[in-house]
Amino acid sequence: MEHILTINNLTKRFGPITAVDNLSFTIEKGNVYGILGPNGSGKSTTLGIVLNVVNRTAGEFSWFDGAMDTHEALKRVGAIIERPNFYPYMTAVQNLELVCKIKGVDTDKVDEKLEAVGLLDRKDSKFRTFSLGMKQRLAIASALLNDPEILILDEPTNGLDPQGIHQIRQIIKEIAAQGTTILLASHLLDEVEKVCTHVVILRKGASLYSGRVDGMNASHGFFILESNDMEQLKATLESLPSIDKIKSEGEQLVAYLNQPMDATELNQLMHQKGIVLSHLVKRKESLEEQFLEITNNLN
Ligand SMILES: Nc1ncnc2c1ncn2[C@@H]1O[C@H](COP(=O)(O)OP(=O)(O)OP(=O)(O)O)[C@@H](O)[C@H]1O
Repeated sequence: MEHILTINNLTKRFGPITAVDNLSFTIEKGNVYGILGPNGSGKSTTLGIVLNVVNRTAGEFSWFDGAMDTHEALKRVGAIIERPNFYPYMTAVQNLELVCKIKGVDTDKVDEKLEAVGLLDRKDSKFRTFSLGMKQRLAIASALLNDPEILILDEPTNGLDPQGIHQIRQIIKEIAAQGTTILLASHLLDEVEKVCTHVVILRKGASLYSGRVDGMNASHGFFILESNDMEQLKATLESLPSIDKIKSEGEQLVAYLNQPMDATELNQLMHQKGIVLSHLVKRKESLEEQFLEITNNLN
């Protein structure tokens, strides 16, 4: 497996604030990675470090299995980490041609990249006439001009209307489908769920979950239970190896599973132990509930 980026025990402190806290993860070729976390959780700082615009306090990162130094490696990376400065009175094509000159790449890819972001028919329009969504799409085209192996985007849909958001997400998926690895930072679970294959969830700079997006949803669910004898019910649940943890919620108990079990099976088991259930419901957390659970747990 080819590693595009490996981060080991990365830490960044700004005075008393630990923005990135002993963070480790690996980016493999061909996947779409999301760094997901609330505002201030260290997403932008992490991207800044690997793009050499923020100095790290401790830890390491290496691009392309350490095959080249960071300066060389970054020539194979396309990144948008802040709103790019295009010239308002120049057209889309003129702006991208200028970027080519600055980056030292051929201008023959300009039309192809405008096409990739759906702006070819607006190539001769001045930048100042573009909507926010079009400006963001032009930024993506600009980041693609050097045919990067990985495209890095910080909050790519921030401030856009629903249609603009949809267009950007579609474009990201199309770029990924052509084999470009993607790393994006987002505070939107929904965005990561829709666009990414892998996720690193950050809270206060530390990773709470790192793995496949569908792996986040691997929970086996939970039961909501009530009985005339809640003490006995609790004790019995505690003795079951398939129950992970139990919470009291008002009059009811919530029992989380660590392996598959359906409500009939649990009902039979309880019946055998002489417990009569007056309420039994099985539920599975939505991804959103699981995300909130993961990010709130360490409060
Ligand atoms: N230059 C800086 N000086 C001091 N503190 C900083 C600096 N840059 C970031 N921080 C702090 O580091 C923490 C992480 O910030 P960062 O911008 O990386 O988070 P984020 O997850 O990208 O959030 P947001 O989406 O709001 O940008 C925050 O507490 C922030 O205030």
